[in-house]
Amino acid sequence: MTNLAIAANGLRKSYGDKTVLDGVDLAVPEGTIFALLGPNGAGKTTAVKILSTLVSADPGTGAIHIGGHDLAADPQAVRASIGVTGQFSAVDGLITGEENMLLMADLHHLSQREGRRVTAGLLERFDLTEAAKKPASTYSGGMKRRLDIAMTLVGDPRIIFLDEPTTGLDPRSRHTMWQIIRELVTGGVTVFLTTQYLEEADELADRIAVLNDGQIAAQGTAEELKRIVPGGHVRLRFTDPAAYRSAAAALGDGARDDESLALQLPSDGSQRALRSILDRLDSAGVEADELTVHTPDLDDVFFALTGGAVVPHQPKETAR
Ligand SMILES: Nc1ncnc2c1ncn2[C@@H]1O[C@H](COP(=O)(O)OP(=O)(O)OP(=O)(O)O)[C@@H](O)[C@H]1O
Repeated sequence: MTNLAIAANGLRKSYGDKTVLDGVDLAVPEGTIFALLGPNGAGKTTAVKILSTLVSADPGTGAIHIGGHDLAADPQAVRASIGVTGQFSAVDGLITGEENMLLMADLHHLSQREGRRVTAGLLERFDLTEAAKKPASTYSGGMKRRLDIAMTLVGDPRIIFLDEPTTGLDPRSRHTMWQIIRELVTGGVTVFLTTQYLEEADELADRIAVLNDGQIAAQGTAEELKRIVPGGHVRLRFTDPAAYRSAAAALGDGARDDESLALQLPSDGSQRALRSILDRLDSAGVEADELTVHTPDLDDVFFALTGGAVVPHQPKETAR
C-alpha cells in the first residue's frame, strides 16, 4: 500500500457565517505532486494553513495526518516534517539572501558551521550564489521566490506546501520554478501546491482536486478530469457576415457569436465529423476563413466545475 504524506478527512472551516471549507477530503501519496485548484476565494490558502498547523480546523473535522503524525495530537511533529512557502514571502528584503538563509538555519537550530554549509549548497542549487551578498529587496520576483523555497528547504522537510508558487512570475521564471518543483519530487519530497493556473496543474501534478464552494468538485489525474467534460468543438470563423449567416443556417446546431462572426459546433474532432461539417458548408456554398479544432483541456474542466463564465479559448490545433 502507498503511504499517504497527507490525509485529511472532512476538513471544515468557517469564518463567521461564511463556510470556507465544507467537508474536504484530501489524500496525497508520498513522493507525489498534488495540486489544489480553485478560483479566487475558494479556500485554497485556508486549506494550506490548516494542513500546515497555522490555523485550526473547526470542530467536526475528521482526522488529519501529515507525514504520519496526527495534526491535532502532535502539531509539533507535523511542523518538523513540513515546509511552507506562502503567497506572501518570508523573505526579509532588508538583509541579504545569504543572511535570510542563515537566519532560517538558526531557527532550525543548525550549528553555525552546518548552517553555512546548508546555506551555500542551497544558494548554489537555486542559482543565487552570485546574488547572495546583495539585499533581498534588490532581487527580481523570480529570485525572491527561489530564495523563499531555498529557505523552506533549510530544515530538509519531507512535505512541502507551496501556496501559488508562480503567481506573478514571468514565463521564464515560472518554468524555472516548475523545474525546481519537479526536482524536489525526484528527491522524494511530497509537494502540495495551490494554483489558479490550470496549465501549472496540468504540467506538474500527479493528481488535481478542484475546489469550489468549499467542496471538492472533482479530483483525479489531469487526463481523468479532462474526460469528465463533454468533448471538444470545432470553431469556424468568417469575415463576411453573409457567409457567416449562411453557414449558421446550414449547420444549425452550433453556438453563434454574432460579434466575432464565429460558430462553435460540438464535435469530437474526428476526420468524419470534420468532413461532415465541410460537406455541409460546401452544399451551402460558403467557405470559412478559419477552422480550428478544440479538444477539451483543463480550462474546460475548471469552468464546467466552478460555474465560471466561458472564456475565449486558445485553439489547440489548427485543421485548416
Ligand atoms: N482570517 C479570515 N477571516 C475571515 N475570512 C477569511 C479569513 N481568511 C480567509 N477568509 C475568507 O475565506 C475565503 C477563502 O479564502 P482563501 O484565502 O482560503 O481562498 P483562496 O482560494 O486561497 O483564494 P486566493 O486564490 O484569492 O488566494 C475568502 O472568502 C476569504 O475572504
